[in-house]
Amino acid sequence: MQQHATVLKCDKIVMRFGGLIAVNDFVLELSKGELVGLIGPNGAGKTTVFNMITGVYTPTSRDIYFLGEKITGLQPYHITRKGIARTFQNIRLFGSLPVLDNIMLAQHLRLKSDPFSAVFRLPWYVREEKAIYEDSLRLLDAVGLTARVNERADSLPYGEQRRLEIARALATKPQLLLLDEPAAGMNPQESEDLMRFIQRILKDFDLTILLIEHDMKVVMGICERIVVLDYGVTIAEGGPKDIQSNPKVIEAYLGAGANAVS
Ligand SMILES: Nc1ncnc2c1ncn2[C@@H]1O[C@H](COP(=O)(O)OP(=O)(O)OP(=O)(O)O)[C@@H](O)[C@H]1O
Repeated sequence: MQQHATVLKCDKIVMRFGGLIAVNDFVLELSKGELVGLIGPNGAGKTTVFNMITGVYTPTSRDIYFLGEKITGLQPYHITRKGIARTFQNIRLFGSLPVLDNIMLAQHLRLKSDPFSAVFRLPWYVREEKAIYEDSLRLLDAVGLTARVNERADSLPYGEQRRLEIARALATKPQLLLLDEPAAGMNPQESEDLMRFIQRILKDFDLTILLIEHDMKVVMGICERIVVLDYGVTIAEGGPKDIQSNPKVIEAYLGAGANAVS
């Protein structure tokens, strides 16, 4: 396959909800292997950007390109198949199902067999199922959850549920991973572990990652580049040091009554 240095390009995309411009002229280029942070006060438009990239919303104007191909207006499942996966602010696991099943269900998105083959358990379907089972076990091993395969997802400690959710996103074999506040609700030790985990999967799974996160220690600790949104507009972009000392960023956070960027 042709290699593209630019994995994602948002070309001045706009999202309006009635009279509200939630995201205005948003520009972003992600190169292969980058880990970029998207931050901003509450309501700045971060999740709306994720929703546009993943096809939940179609930008009101302009386009999004993934590996050089326009993906604006494609359905979310189609975008997932192309290689973009995400996690959500609130953990969305199948809590009553075992850890393994959560991963296997995500892998079924890639199944080639049709329902007829599944009902009659035709040989190619059985072969595909076996491959998915083995692949799922390998993935759980890679994220350190082998000991948990048969446990109910909702019985796992919080940090492990987050890791399982990320593993489930990885099961769709993405090239671009969007993480929406993965450190939310974590204690300092859990977020420390999460930082190492994100850095590891970036390399091990050959990913490009865009990260929304309110925990500044996490963002400043692992992102090489940070984009700051405020009221739907990009007010700053740069490395952690530049962002922390940028007057516009400090004002946006203090003005919103949040903690200073430190
Ligand atoms: N479906 C929608 N309909 C109308 N307004 C919306 C919709 N989705 C988002 N908005 C508005 O768009 C703006 C940006 O919201 P968004 O959720 O993207 O912000 P955010 O930066 O992710 O905030 P947070 O950090 O609180 O999650 C907000 O004013 C929000 O109320």
